[in-house]
Amino acid sequence: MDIAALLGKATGLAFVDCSASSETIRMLNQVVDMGCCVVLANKKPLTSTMEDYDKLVSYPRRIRHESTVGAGLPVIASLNRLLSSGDPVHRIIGSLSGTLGYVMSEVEDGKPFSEVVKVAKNLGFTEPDPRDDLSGMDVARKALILARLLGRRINLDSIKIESLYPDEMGPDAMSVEEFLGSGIVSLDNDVQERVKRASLNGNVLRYVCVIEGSSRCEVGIQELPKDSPLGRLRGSDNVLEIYSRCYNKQPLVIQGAGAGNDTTAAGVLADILDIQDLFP
Ligand SMILES: NC(=O)C1=CN([C@@H]2O[C@H](COP(=O)(O)OP(=O)(O)OC[C@H]3O[C@@H](n4cnc5c(N)ncnc54)[C@H](OP(=O)(O)O)[C@@H]3O)[C@@H](O)[C@H]2O)C=CC1
Ligand SMILES: N[C@@H](CC=O)C(=O)O
Repeated sequence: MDIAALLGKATGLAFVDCSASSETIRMLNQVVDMGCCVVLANKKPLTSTMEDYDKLVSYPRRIRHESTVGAGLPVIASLNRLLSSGDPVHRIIGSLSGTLGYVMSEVEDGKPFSEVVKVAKNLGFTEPDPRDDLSGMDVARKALILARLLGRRINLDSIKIESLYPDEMGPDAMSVEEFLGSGIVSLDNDVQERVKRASLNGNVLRYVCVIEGSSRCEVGIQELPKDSPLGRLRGSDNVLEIYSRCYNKQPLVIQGAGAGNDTTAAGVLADILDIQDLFP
């Protein structure tokens, strides 16, 4: 299909990217040039080079990407409202992976890591290659999207990322099927040990994203008290604490299902409907 020709002939169309691919970036550039609206669940176009990013957001009212962070949760909308009202955000801390939240809480309940990763995939929480989640890369992309929204001109390689599997099990070394079929089992004991050690201290492990000030942006495992906002998370829930001038001592907190087909699709649909307002 010649998408450029189709979009060029009509107004009021939105180009919706729900792939997990970088291949759509070139097409998105064309679409933006034609003045079309864009809705993204795909994080990759927003986490490519600054040049691609600047192009994509060059008409801010014509792009919506709520589902790229926290699936259907109103994360981007809330941040945009704070920023547009002149309330500077200085710190965001959160648990932004439905997959890793689910995996950690199930391992705490004694289930093997390898098994719960497969269940997370079947439930629609993981990326097409679950190593995108387990490497921390998916959370890093969300962190980058948020950091760029706050005005930070950084790339993925500025983010400190902790991976839950070794390089020898990466996509260059084995297929998704090999990883899930045989590779991942060898990680079970290690993860179970880490979870047990944390539990002896009354703590749990959570995969945490921190964006702070003008330089800190990191994602990785933290040992946290069970009875803390992040420690209390169960299943695929995400939680995000936003600290700004108005929300200084008590953060603005957004919490709820952060992955899954229904909530993601609802986020995408809400974005499409929202964009309709541009075409009275
Ligand atoms: N699952 C979730 O909870 C959430 C997902 N997202 C994002 O949504 C996106 C999709 O995730 P999910 O639905 O789980 O993944 P799936 O693998 O289920 O779906 C991806 C779809 O994209 C299609 N696709 C892949 N490459 C291209 C391409 N170059 N052009 C057109 N279509 C393509 C695939 O088609 P085919 O099968 O034929 O290859 C497939 O239908 C990802 O970017 C993910 O990060 C965001 C928030 C939450
Ligand atoms: N794979 C992601 C889906 C949403 O972006 C996750 O687990 O959070």
